[in-house]
Amino acid sequence: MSPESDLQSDLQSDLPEPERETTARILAAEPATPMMAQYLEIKRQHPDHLLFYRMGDFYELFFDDAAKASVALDITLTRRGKHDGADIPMCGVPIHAADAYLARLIRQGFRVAICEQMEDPAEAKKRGGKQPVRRGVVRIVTSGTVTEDNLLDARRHNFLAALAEAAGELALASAELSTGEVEFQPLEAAQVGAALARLAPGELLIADRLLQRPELFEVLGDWKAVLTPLPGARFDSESGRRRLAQLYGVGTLDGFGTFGRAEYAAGGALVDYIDLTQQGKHPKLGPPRRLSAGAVMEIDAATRRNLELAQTLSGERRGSLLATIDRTQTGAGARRLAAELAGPLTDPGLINARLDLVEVFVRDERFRSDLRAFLKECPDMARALSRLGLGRGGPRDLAGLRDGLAATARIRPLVLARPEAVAGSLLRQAGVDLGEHAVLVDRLARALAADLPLLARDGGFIAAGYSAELDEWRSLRDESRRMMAALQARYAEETGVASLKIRHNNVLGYYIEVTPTHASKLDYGAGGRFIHRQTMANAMRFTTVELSEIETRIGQAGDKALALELALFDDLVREAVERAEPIQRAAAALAQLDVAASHGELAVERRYCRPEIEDSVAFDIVGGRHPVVEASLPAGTSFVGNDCTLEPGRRLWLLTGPNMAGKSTFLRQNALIAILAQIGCYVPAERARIGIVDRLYSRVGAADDLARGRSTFMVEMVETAAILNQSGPRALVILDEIGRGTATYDGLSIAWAAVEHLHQANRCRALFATHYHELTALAAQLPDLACYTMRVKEWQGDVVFLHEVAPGAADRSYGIHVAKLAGLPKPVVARAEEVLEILEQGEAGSALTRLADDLPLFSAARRPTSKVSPPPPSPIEEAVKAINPDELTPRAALDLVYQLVGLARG
Ligand SMILES: Nc1ncnc2c1ncn2[C@@H]1O[C@H](COP(=O)(O)OP(=O)(O)OP(=O)(O)O)[C@@H](O)[C@H]1O
Repeated sequence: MSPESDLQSDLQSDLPEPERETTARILAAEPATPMMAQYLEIKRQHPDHLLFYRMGDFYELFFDDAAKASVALDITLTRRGKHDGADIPMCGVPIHAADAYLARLIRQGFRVAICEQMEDPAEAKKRGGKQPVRRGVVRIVTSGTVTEDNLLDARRHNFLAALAEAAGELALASAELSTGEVEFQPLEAAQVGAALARLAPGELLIADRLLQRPELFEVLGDWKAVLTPLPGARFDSESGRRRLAQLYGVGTLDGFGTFGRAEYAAGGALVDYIDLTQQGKHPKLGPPRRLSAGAVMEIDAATRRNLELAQTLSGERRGSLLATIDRTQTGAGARRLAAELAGPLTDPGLINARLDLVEVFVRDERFRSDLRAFLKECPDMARALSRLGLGRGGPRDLAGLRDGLAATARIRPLVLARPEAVAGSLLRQAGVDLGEHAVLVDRLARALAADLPLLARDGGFIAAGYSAELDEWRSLRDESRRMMAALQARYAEETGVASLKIRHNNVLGYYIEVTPTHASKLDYGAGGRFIHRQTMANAMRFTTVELSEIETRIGQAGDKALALELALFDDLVREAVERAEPIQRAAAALAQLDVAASHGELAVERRYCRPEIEDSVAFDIVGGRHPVVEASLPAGTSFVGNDCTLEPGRRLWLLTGPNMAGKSTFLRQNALIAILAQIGCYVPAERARIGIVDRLYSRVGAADDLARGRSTFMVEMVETAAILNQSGPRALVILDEIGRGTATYDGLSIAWAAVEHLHQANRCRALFATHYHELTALAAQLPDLACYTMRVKEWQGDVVFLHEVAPGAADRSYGIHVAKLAGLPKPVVARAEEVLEILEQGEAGSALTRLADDLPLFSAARRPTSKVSPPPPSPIEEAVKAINPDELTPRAALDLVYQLVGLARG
């Protein structure tokens, strides 16, 4: 099976092909009850989704949906009635806990259709017969379209993306429902990987057809868990264009920019899917922003992994660059920082504008801390607004806007009063964008009560004094309650039953209760005042005409109050949603200020410097440090800063040095400094001058990639090929021990050729760390190659790593020394030293033969059977053997001593 068809079939097993068959069979059978008929009709329209079918206080799932959900959620699978002669499998989740179950299903890649009761059961009864309550799907929950706080990570974006092809072009469209941001990006096939890695979408819509494209197979394999394949018809560029024009209420989209057909196709599919899943309700989507080719630094998925940008190699956020630099105070700020880190800019003007903003916060500690204190109190307005826009918000979301906009009003004058807030600055723009929301804030402040329920339908969230009519209904309701209390006192007195109580339950409503012994004191015979309702073992229950009248008044007043509250809620929501754009702008400005203040805080705390950004190929770092390694060094140890200047004559650095000396750290820190600089953040260095990097590559030789099931050396070579094929003069390439995953000479030859190619063909800035000291010979031939080494000191037989980078080449690797530090058994270390000495002395071939002949572990066993003749006796031995002591005169003996000494001295 070809890899492509593998992916196809994998994905299709996600698609409910077999399920469709079962569903078809179930659907074809005659339903036993009207309710089942209704269920099957709705399920027919949602074969690809788990159907959450609302029944009272539960969402019920049936048939295959039930079987799958019960396994996925670890809940009991039961039965309910029969269909086509067989039991109907069923499971259910209670409404109040539905979000938690939904979250688990979404995380496991399911898509769930929520089917609600669309009328009161009483209305269904009125229609007569056995009519079930009217139901309909109100929403389809998928990983890319969730908006609930408890289904989302507050500090991470959740992008819905669509990849489309039209007229031979590719494009990626993405939307973040919570902020309404929409982005289009035209792409080449080779850029798809980097573009997806930047967005890391929660869900990726893709036309069936694109799954067959061999050049996309590899990249799409990485995103398999979030792929939603759709029929090609949904990606039609012409209907996409129409859909988008309709969405934005314009005749043509030209006012937003010039888009290609692939962008229309991707954008159209996105809007279509939002329509489908939200069942026509739309969050407020902003106009599409076009990310033109080259607007962000291209960083492919392997480089992101390798540099541990957003997560470490083990998949955790802690220990990543993002976690190390994040000092934001709000969820929106954290999301923006993550998005900015994922896509460093390439326009020096934009980068410098961001740096100017950060500098304001670096210089003025008071401003920074004041602003951060305000931000800390800011609720997540963007997400609250999107829920309100989708009809899913509650009173607390309105309160979120009230508090967020109130904080905005406090921050705005601080920002606009700054001398740095000059025209054209981001600071000024942020101040303007924070906007003026006094009317809405005032209205919300007056309207909302102090304690708010989660759901509007619970009522009680409108403050007293806001609506005279509501106050009236409420006082009537409360008054009636007081009347009820008075009635109880009166009845107790009149009947002489002091223990008489007026109580309430859902079945009887209000009733009068006395113990059976006191019942005779109540006049409940024919025509009597008290009307008997119920006899219990230890109580008798009654009602009266008066009681029923007051009850009706309480009920009516309560219903009226709630209905009025809901109408007022709708009004408030409408007012807020009408102001969606200015609120989104304010939320975005707050997020931007949060990010800049976070960078400011970081710069001061960790002594970072402002980088100089230029439109050149300069790379000049003085005293650079690794932000993550530095932050994790134990107290008392300081990080040794190192310079790195890549320029004509030394554009490509060949770095040799012992293991553990800090080569990898040095390589990576320079890549990270470039990234930080281009997101507009200060950098860990004394000075940094950086010419824009348009592509960044970082590779480590023979990194294990078992998850993707490829041989380590194969991975290394695929990745090296990408670098050598794609890097241009503005790229920055970091190669760490490329070639080490194969036989020594093969590896050395590949590394050798790769260095030559980088130098001659790619002509990019590059750092190349290697243990192949032979490569340093290249410096004589390649004018822009310079050799550097990590300095070490030998002291009393030990090696001390200085972590300093210096010109020159390492003479040895000190690998055995590291092995010793790591605790290798002493005899092994001693033997390794011996072997190394022999290897270093002789020509490799003959040295190896000698070594094999002299394997100490086996030598004892081998000696007796050895056919090799013993070495010939030395001249001294021969001379000694020839002596006959009895014949020697004293004079001859003395002569002999002189002769032997002469022999021994050679
Ligand atoms: N500049 C530095 N200042 C202080 N400590 C450093 C510095 N560079 C590296 N280190 C420390 O040395 C350790 C080893 O560094 P690194 O992994 O970069 O070595 P290496 O030369 O790449 O080793 P190998 O060749 O075995 O991969 C780091 O984990 C860090 O603790």
